[in-house]
Amino acid sequence: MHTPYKPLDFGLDDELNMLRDHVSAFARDEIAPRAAEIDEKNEFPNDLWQKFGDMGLLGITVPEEDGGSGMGYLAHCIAVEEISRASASVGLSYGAHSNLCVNQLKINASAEQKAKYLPKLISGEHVGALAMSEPGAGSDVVSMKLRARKDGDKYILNGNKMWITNGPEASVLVVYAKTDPEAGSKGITAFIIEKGMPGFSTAQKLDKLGMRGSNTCELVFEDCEVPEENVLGEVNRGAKVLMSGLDFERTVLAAGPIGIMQAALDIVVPYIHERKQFNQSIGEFQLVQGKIADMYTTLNACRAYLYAVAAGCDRGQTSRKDAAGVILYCAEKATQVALDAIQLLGGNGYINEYPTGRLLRDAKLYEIGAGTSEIRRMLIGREIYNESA
Ligand SMILES: CC(C)(COP(=O)(O)OP(=O)(O)OC[C@H]1O[C@@H](n2cnc3c(N)ncnc32)[C@H](O)[C@@H]1OP(=O)(O)O)[C@@H](O)C(=O)NCCC(=O)NCCSC(=O)C1=CCCCC1
Repeated sequence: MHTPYKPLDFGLDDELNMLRDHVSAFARDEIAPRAAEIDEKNEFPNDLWQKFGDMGLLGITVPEEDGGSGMGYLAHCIAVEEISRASASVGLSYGAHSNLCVNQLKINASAEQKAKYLPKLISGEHVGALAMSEPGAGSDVVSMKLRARKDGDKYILNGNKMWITNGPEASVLVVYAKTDPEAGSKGITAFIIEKGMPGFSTAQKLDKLGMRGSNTCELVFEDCEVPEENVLGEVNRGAKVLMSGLDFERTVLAAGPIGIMQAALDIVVPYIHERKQFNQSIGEFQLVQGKIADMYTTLNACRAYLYAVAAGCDRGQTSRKDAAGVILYCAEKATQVALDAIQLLGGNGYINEYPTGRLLRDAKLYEIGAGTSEIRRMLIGREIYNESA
C-alpha cells in the first residue's frame, strides 16, 4: 500500500521488507476495496482463507519442517499490520487463526497432533480459533466454568465459551476447560476441539459495534465427547499454556492498532491537501499540521515498541509486562488517532461514507479484547513492583 509521505525506515532486514511489500500489495488490491462492504455485511470473506494459505501467511511462525513459513513473531506482526491497514476486522480474524490457534499448536501440540491439524490450518482449508472467555469469566479467566470430566479414555465437556473470534467458521479450536474445578489455576486443561464433534455447537453470531467483518459467537458444549488424545499439553497444566499464549497474543495483536493508525494517516494526509477552506488547503493551517505531527509520531513510537517486543519474542525473550504494555499503548493510541482523523475530516469524518468512523469502532476492540486496559496496567505495575522488590 502507498504511504502518502516518506515513512521512517526501521532498518528491518530484506526478508521482512519483502514480506511487507507482498502483503501490502495484496491487501491494497484484494482487501481494501472490500473493506466497507465487509463492515456493512458483518461477514468475513471466506475466500481470503485460501489466499492467505497460498501466500504462506497462515503458518507464518511454524517451522518449515512442520509445513509453515519458518518466519517469526516480528514477521507475523508485519503481516497483521498490513492486513489491518486495509481492514482491521480481516486482520483480527487472521491473527486469531494464525496466532491464537496455529501458534498455540506449534508451541504445545504433540508430533501426532501437529501432523493431524497443522496442514489444513496452514493451507487455509480449515479455520482456527481459540476459546478462553465465558459469559461469567472475562478478566477473571481462571474462574472459567466449562467442565471437562474424565470418562474412560475420553473427556465429557459441558458449559459455554463467549465472544469467540472465528467461532462461527472454525473447524479446529483450542479450548480451555476445568478438569479439576477445586484446584483454581492448577485445574485447567487445554483441548483441541473439532467442528462436528457430537455435543459441540455454535450459537448465533454476535452483532458487534466494530470489527464487523470478524465473526464472533458463543460456543455451546452439551455432553461433548472429546478423545483424550485431544488434550493439548499436560492435564491440569492449561493455565501455563493459556497465560504464556496471552503474551504472544498481545504482542502480535498489537499490530492491529498500528494498521489502524497507518490507515488513518493514509486517509488524512491526502485529505488535508484536497480540502480547501479560507481559500487554501487546510494542511496550510498549523493547528492541522500539529495534529498530523501527533498522529505520525504516535504511530512511529508504537511501531518502535512493537518491533522491539516482537524481536524479543523471536530471540526467545518473551516479556509478560511488555506484551501487556505494547498492546495497552498501541490500543489506546489507535483510538486517539482514529478520533483525530475524524476531527480533521470534520463533517465528512462523521458520516459513514468515509472510513474514519469504522477505524474508531474497530480500534475500540483492542482496549477490551486480549485483556482490558485495566488488566494490562495491573500486570505491568505488578511486575515492575515485584521485579524491583
Ligand atoms: C492477569 C490475570 C487477571 C490473572 O492473574 P492471576 O494473578 O489470577 O493469575 P497468575 O497467578 O498471574 O497466573 C495463574 C497461573 O498461570 C501462571 N502464569 C501466569 N503468567 C504466565 C506466563 N506469562 N507464562 C507462563 N505461566 C504463567 C502462573 O504462574 C500461575 O500458575 P500457578 O497457579 O502458580 O501454577 C489473567 O486472568 C488475565 O490476563 N486476564 C485477562 C484474560 C484475557 O486476556 N482474556 C482475553 C480473552 S479475549 C481474546 O483473547 C481475544 C479477544 C479479541 C480478539 C481475539 C482474541
